Amino acid sequence: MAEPRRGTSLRERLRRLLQPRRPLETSVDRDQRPPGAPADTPEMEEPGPGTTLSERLERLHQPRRPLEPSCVMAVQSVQTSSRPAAVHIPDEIYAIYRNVAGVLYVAPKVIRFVVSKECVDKKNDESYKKYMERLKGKEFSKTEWKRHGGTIAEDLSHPDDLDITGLYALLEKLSRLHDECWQSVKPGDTKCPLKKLSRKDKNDRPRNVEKLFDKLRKVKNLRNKIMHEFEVTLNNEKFSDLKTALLEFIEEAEKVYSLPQSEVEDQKKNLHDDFESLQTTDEKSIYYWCTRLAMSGKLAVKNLWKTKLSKETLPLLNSIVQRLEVFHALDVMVREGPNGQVLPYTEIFKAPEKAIIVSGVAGAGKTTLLKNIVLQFFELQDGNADYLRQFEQLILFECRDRATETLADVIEQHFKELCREFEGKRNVLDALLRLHALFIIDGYDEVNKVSTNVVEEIIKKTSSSNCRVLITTRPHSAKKKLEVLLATNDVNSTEFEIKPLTELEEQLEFLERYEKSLGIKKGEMTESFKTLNNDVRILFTEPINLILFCDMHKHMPETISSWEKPGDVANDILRLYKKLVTIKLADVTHRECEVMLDDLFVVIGKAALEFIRENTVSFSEKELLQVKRKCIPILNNTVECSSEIILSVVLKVNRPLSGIGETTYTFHHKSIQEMFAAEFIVQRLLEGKGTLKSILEAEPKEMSSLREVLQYVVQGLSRCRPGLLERRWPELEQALRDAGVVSAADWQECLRICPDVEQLAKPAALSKLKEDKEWSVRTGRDVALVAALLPYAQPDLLWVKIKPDDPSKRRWAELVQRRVGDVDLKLQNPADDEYKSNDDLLLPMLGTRTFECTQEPLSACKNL
Ligand SMILES: Nc1ncnc2c1ncn2[C@@H]1O[C@H](COP(=O)(O)OP(=O)(O)OP(=O)(O)O)[C@@H](O)[C@H]1O
Repeated sequence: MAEPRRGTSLRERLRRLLQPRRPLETSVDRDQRPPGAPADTPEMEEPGPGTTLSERLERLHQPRRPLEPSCVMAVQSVQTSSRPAAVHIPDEIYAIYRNVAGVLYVAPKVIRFVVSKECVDKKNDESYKKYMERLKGKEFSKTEWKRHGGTIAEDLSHPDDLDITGLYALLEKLSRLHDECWQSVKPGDTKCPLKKLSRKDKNDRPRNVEKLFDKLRKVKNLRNKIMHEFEVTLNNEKFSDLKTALLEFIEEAEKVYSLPQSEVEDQKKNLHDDFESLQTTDEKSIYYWCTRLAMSGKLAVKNLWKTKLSKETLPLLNSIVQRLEVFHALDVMVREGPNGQVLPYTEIFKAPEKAIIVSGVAGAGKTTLLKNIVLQFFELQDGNADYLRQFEQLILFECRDRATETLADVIEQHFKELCREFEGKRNVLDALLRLHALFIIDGYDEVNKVSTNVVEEIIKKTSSSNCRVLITTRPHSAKKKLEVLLATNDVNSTEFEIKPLTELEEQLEFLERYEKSLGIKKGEMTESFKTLNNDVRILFTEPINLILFCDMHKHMPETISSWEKPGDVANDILRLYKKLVTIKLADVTHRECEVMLDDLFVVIGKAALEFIRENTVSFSEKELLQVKRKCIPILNNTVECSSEIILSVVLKVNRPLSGIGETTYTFHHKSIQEMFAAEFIVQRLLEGKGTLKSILEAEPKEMSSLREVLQYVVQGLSRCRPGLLERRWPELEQALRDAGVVSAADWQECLRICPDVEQLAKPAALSKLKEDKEWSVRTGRDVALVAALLPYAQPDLLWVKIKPDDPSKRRWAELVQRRVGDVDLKLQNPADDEYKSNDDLLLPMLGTRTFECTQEPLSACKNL
């Protein structure tokens, strides 16, 4: 096969590539063509505008029928060191293969050789961590290792699985440590633990590794360009550039480590042989599959997810929005440390750990964040998602999935075409593990019997690879299980929590996007939101609630002004569902349907509860049928209509994209399913039938799934029958504890959802005091929380640093009245109103003598 002509423009080469090819055309066929004659039809399709090079190459690969196993075998068996056997592979693919195998296979081999020279003092079976500890003369704590070891696993003792990036980091750490080691030894001191590694270079001068790293950086930069910029991936010249860079690296290593000439020559010869062996593609080689992935994998995944994720149908609005248009860039908090540093979500991958956990309460926006990351990954060329540039491939798996049984199935869903080939699934997975792939696992709290195996497989298989894992979960018991799973596979992780949208401006900004996207008159919905009292507004700190606000604004705008407490809102959400079902029923009957609706909601709520108990959020056709059956008698006695009508309002249909496989059903959101389940329990408690245990019918291990449901139950009872809540509290408290509500943070989360429930405030206050004797208040939400806790516990110190307009005045007055002891108050006045009087905040403090008050920018508060 002819080498691509130098100077041929990329466009021309593409033209050549895009020509329809005859299957298994031989080089002889091609060689017999008159010089300059076009390969096939002279008329060539212009690449469409906006098509990327990889897309065009993918198209090139598309018409190729999947190779039958026998065909692959045939190709392999005739393949020798000369090229004709693999004749159907165009030049560009050879170029990609050589470049990819060069950076994934040859270069790491050379760098490993140099690392071994730097590590001559390390015992063979000693882990790098132990070795570094030995040199340092002390053990590293987990956090210290994070700083020193970065991505290097604690028990790693051989760098065989590390790629260029990992090897670069390792060599850098080791050489720095060795320098420190030498520097810490005073002249004449014989205690240096480095016995074999010489500080002197070939010229007997103190070694200088700067040049060595310059050469290595050249190799690393080439790797990054080859793996990320498709034009570079198929550039033939990069292959020889890589060889030159590696030769220079070996030569520099010769100087630094005083290597004997023979060893250097051997290395150079090995390098030369390896590059020679790559002159022919080996379809059996894993690098061939890496090539295939580099060529077409990304596009296949893009096509899969773009269709599925780029639009979102909103729960009750029946409107479709473009996901990227309405996306509100959330912030996250690093879980570690007392006050959790706040970062934009795009910084999560700066953490060195392999696994990144993103946690957040129900509806905090975890799934949406992931979906946006997936979409952004494919829009990289716009330069708006540079934080994803480090990844070459992306796999998404949803833990709610009950049909996908193995990781190989997940791979097949992503790379259908490639997996059709002989041993495709296995080869693609092996190839992925060699690349920098990002495995995204959504909703670990929703993991079920089937998906748990897939997740375990992902964690196990990626643990010693160059891939990273991003996992979302609600922040409770499931998270502990996840941490155990990661620890047992020696995968280090870090957690980020989605920061709630506590500020009014953030909430308005969020709503404005939806206002625009839904075609609502500018300012109409946001103005309505501004009328909420601060007490109710603190409920809207999670995106799901803001979305439900949009629902309310559309269907029941009149009710918004009647909300006084957060509990009023949840009640109205269920009322809204009933209203929408009633509208649907009005098409088929004129009869009064209030009672019938209640009965139907009991059936649906019971089903919702049963599914949640088993951690099921998507139901099969068969499971739905069982629910329908229970609805039919209720409907038949009253109206001639199908249960379909009701369920179509309450449930969302998820049809498989491919058209193959089962259709599944879900509630519009897991939180809504939980509200339905809670309503069922509340109704049962109101009827006074049975103990809470008998209503829940949950096995101890199922209780953790019911946590949020129980919170809604408490909220519901406190709203409609506080006396009954009081009587049933011991049962409810026990159930909450069984569901894993134990820490102060757990109780506080309950209290956020049910702010006026005194029963919750007591355990929340006591557990908080036990954990911390100094409390801080930073947001309006914190003011409400601490006001609720103070009757039951008083901290030694109470720090308050708030924006004056943030807290609800009622909650602030409660906090002031209930505090026994000092309060250190800092008011952060807005920049444009430094001398804001803040009378409404200061007034309740009159007469209290324990307030230390300053305003920022600094000016004394009024004399209290
Ligand atoms: N960053 C965001 N920008 C715009 N809309 C968002 C954002 N985050 C969430 N939403 C909206 O809120 C809804 C709920 O969010 P999402 O399902 O992502 O929450 P979650 O944390 O995954 O919830 P759960 O734990 O209950 O599964 C989404 O369907 C979406 O409409």
